[in-house]
Amino acid sequence: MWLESLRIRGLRCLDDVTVPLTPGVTVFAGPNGAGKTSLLEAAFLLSHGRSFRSGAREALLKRGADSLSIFAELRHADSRLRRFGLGRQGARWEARMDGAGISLSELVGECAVVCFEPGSHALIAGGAEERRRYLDWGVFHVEHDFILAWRRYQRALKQRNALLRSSSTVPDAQFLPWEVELGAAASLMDQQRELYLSALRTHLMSSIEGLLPELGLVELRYRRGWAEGADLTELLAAQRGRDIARGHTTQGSHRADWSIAFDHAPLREHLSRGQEKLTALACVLAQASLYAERRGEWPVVCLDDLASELDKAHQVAVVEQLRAVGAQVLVTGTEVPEALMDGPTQVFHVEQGHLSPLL
Ligand SMILES: Nc1ncnc2c1ncn2[C@@H]1O[C@H](COP(=O)(O)OP(=O)(O)OP(=O)(O)O)[C@@H](O)[C@H]1O
Repeated sequence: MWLESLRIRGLRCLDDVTVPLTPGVTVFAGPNGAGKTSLLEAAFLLSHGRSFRSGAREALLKRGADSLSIFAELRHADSRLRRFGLGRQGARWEARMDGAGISLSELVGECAVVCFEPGSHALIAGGAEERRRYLDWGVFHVEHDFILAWRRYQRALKQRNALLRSSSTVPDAQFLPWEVELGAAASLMDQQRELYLSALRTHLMSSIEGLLPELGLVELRYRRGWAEGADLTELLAAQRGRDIARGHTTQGSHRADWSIAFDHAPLREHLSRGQEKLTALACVLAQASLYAERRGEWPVVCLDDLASELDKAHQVAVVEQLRAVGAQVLVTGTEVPEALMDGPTQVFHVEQGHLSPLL
């Protein structure tokens, strides 16, 4: 799939910007603080319903503005054209597809954008939440009923946590239905997450082979969030007292995590900062490649600040691989990366939130 155009209003320093796009590689070049990353952020928002940058959602709104909107024309590989709109008015988000209102999850399900950016190494070196988000985004796009189990789980978790924090004594019978529900939804989520990671392994091996061959074979380890072999519903009932003392549910799918181990770097601490970044990039590319295998088209791939994140050889390797599969690639940099000089590339100059085409 590729974005044919993006129109962004009221996002950070982008007041009202229209970007016509072509299927191959596009570079947004310009000085620091020009608004380049914000352009990628807009594309990513359509596909995730959140930014890849940490911080309050309010910071996305242009200072002084009370709304933001993103319109996109997206062409699928089978040549269908979809028109999307995502808007935020006050604290409310609204999504549209071809003129009709849709839910945020329907929008996210239709539009696939993956992004490698300076914060991506958190996927390897950061906390479990980032890895769970990555995993769930991937599962959501290949297993359509994952969202149903995920919603059931979130609802039951909220209810159980509210009971745990209740000031009055709550009888056990009130906990039980939520613990049964948590156990049932967690078991569905767990199966789908595990299947996804085992399918991802082949894609990860091939992207690691291209980017980090020196690290040897790669292994993906999954932890589901509660003891192996135990029944979650029984476990929750048994540790209710402890959870009341802590004020939240301490085991379950919301504590799941995964990690990567290499033959020649069995612990994360064995990786250099650059190797962490390359591993994170390999994960992003593997996810895109698995998406392409299952859905028949590559997601849009964003590479933020490519030249300062990767050495030239790795920049070339990534861009050539993405060109070869025909993915749309959106790259940012203070200059056009040398690695992109050779192939066909659309270039925009970005300055103070304004865009002008260069090539
Ligand atoms: N809510 C906001 N309202 C208005 N301007 C904002 C807001 N949030 C950020 N900005 C400004 O918008 C610009 C956004 O920068 P962005 O990160 O997109 O730039 P960039 O071109 O990627 O920069 P760099 O090369 O330094 O990474 C910055 O100048 C920043 O100060």
